Amino acid sequence: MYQQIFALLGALLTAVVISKLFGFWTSLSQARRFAAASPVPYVSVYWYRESGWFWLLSPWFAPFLESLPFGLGHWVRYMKRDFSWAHKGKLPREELGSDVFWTAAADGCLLHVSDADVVSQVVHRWKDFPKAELYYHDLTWFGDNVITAEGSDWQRHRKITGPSFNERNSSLVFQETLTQAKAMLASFTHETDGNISAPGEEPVIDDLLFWLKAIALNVLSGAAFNRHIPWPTKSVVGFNVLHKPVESDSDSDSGFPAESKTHSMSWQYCMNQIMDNFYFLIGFSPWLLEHSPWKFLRTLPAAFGEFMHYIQEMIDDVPSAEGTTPTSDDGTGNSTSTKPLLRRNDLLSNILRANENDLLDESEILGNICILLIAGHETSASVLEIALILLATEPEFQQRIRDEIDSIWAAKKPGEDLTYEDYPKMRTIMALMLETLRLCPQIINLFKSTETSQTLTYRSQPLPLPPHTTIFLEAVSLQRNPKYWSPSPDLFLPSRWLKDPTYTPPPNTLPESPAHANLLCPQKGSYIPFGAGMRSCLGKKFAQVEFCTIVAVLLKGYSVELVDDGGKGWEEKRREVLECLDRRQTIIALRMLGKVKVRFVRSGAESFP
Ligand code: HEM
Repeated sequence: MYQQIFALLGALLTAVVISKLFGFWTSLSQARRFAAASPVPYVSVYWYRESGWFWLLSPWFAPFLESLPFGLGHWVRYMKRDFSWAHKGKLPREELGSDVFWTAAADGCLLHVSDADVVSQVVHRWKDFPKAELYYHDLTWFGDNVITAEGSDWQRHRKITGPSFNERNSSLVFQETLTQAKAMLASFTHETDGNISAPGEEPVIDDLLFWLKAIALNVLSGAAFNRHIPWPTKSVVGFNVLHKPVESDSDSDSGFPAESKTHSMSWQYCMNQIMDNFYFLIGFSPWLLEHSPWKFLRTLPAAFGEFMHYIQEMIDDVPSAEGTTPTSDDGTGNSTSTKPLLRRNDLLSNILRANENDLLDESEILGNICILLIAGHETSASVLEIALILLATEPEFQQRIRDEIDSIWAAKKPGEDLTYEDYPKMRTIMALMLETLRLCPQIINLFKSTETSQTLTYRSQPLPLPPHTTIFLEAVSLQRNPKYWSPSPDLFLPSRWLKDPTYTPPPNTLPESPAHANLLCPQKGSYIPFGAGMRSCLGKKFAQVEFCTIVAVLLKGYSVELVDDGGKGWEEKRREVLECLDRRQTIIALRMLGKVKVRFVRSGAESFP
């Protein structure tokens, strides 16, 4: 009897497997037939390309598949996690001889693009090529927002959020960054007793990204939410970056009213928890997380609760449309008095002011606030981390930046400080940012799609796309494409951006920072670290002002240098660091997996050659 049942189950299972395999093969063959008829080349991939499991697990099993004999696993190189970072565009260029190609899989064909003209067509026809929903869905978790919305919904979100990024806000970004960066530099160059370190004896910074995330969050808190948070420590020496859930060792308050009484975790701790563990947060129920064996997961729901509590406090603190805000509560929920408020220019106030007619509802406002934090935090911190590390490997360019900073200071009267008017003078620093983002973009793909049939033009030929095609605009391949970035597209050469006053931008190019004169204007569509076209980054200028101000403060009288604690010697250390820069993985942005130790050393006491 049991034998018969097992035989029946076995037969059923075999039938299911055969029918699945048949379905898989039929769909794959269909995709291949379509790709073969297209004017661009294709590669067959033998996995459901948009499968989340493959994305999650491929760092572990992709190396195994790749090592299969007779090139059986070669296809994996075209679809493993962060593949375009892994091959930097070389693989398709060398093997397929094309900057546009398909990967054909059982779940359809996906178009990969690293050709500037095609990128331009896609980003400018934003209604024909909306974002590929699958890749943005997770970001709707906080509520509908300007990054994830499409069509007329997106126009509504952008109408309210877009104008809040104005010149007055940029000036606020500059001021907030200046204050924060000075405190950060002080903590990088002082001992715990408050004394300045002896030249050449400055503290080693083990986890640069931690501090850069702290400054990015403080700048966002100040310029986006009017929360001026003091720098968490006077010296990085002995500061345990892992165990600071609540308190700060600063004398002043936390920037949030009575934080220690109303919050059990600090703002930075909550933010780091959410950014580091985003996929656990959205993937598992709070109950499961709270009962998990790992402490970092157990505290995640509480960190998220605290995060939302902070955000609500910030929203409640914004002046009402009448220009007044409640000052105290009589316990009945009614405010006892109101006080007039100065017009604030932080993003949140600008957004709420613009939304007087309730174009966005409360949940959409909340979604946008959260998304500004997510979009502007790690991206800004991470580009600074890479830039500072790259700069530590390039003492000559570092000297050029210091010369620029010195010349800005030379024009100042005694007692004068940097101001927002100095920002356009920071050309060399901007070149550093642009080149860092060219080589190491934080967002390596822009994901687009088609809803109906569309046609693109590639190499003067029509390229038809069926409905529901996914398109990857591949920033790494594009921004290292020799067609646009010769000479030496793979080398870090920030000086490529610095042009002399006779430079006239060629036709079909765009300036990447209009505030700075005589910078290289790349060909339209060939440089997309901030996206391009209608859906390009709203916070681009915010991030640029922040970046330039931080570098201008950090390098005034100081140099960033690599810490050679293994006694390897300069060249060997430099090579090791460049390899470390190469090892990355996308969490939300493309993150470095290792850490590089640096220190900020008084000028003249550097140990690099
Ligand atoms: C170096 C720092 C930054 C980088 C590299 C960066 C990169 C990007 C990219 C590539 C996109 C397009 C995403 C896509 O289409 O898939 C984008 C969009 C966006 N970014 Fe940024 N970003 C940075 C900083 C910021 C900051 C500081 C903010 C806000 C404070 C911000 C807010 C936004 C918003 C709101 C959008 C969506 C725009 C729309 O779809 O209309 N970003 N960013």
